[in-house]
Amino acid sequence: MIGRDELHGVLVPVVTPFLPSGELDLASYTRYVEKLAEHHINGLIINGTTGEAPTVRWDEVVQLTRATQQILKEKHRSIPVIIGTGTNDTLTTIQRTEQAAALGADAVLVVVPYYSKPSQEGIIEHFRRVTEVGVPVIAYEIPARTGVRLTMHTAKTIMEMEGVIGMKDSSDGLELVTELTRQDAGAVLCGDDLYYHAKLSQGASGGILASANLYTDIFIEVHDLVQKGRVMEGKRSFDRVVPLIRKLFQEPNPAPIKWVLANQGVIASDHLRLPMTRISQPLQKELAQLLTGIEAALN
Ligand SMILES: O=C(O)C1=N[C@H](C(=O)O)C[C@H](O)C1
Repeated sequence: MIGRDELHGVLVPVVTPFLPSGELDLASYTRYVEKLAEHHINGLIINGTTGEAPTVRWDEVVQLTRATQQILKEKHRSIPVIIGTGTNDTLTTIQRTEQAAALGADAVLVVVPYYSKPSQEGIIEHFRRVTEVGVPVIAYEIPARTGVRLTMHTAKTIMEMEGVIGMKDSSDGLELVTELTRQDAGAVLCGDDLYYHAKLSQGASGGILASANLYTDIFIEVHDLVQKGRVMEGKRSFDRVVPLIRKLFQEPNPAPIKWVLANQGVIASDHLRLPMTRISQPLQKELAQLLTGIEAALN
């Protein structure tokens, strides 16, 4: 299990590869995670938004976790394994968190309960109950997806809970990270890829970034430069991937990332489970051109 001090750097939310039939593709997953584990990343997130949590069954989460642990063991890599257990039902979230603990998760990622638009007290109580399981919790604020926004008081209250080691901040702005880090409330990880450099500059200790599935070392370099106070160099480095990030979020995540990974032969297929669909032909063309340009600039 990990603590607040270990929540920094680049944590990669993994995709869940499927065969064209829709079945889990563990062979692709193994190839893909073996490749990711070669980078100096500080965590792998299973069953996040990028992992298509809404359509992945829990027994599949178990298979993905065991496969990940096996790969890391074989490669002698001790990268924290974090499992997304958050749902919009407190009891289900507790049960999944207990199961994640039994699986040996180093921490769990718990999204603010979505869709039902609970009160701030309800959200606080949701997190309080989940922390009672005893596995470290990373709270996940993503108002554009949940339909509810944490007040600063709620965010601070959650961060102060024993058992909460940090927050993934996917809010569309700098207010949350600025205020939480100013008040030394704990580790804040950027979860909104375009804001990565800005949030690091405002005190975030790292990021959980779908786009770090590609050019992982650039995202690591940006983090390291900002941590060393070389903020403008960090920005220049980050600028190289900004056009790519824009394209990766032009259509719903993780469809564009899956297309790139399939196109590069890392995974066998860009299949997504409905209601998610593969990216449009125009975006495929734009991404292919952009990646060729980035490769040329980097070589
Ligand atoms: O899966 C994740 O974790 C992420 N999800 C966000 C989203 O899809 O909204 C984006 C972020 O890069 C990581």
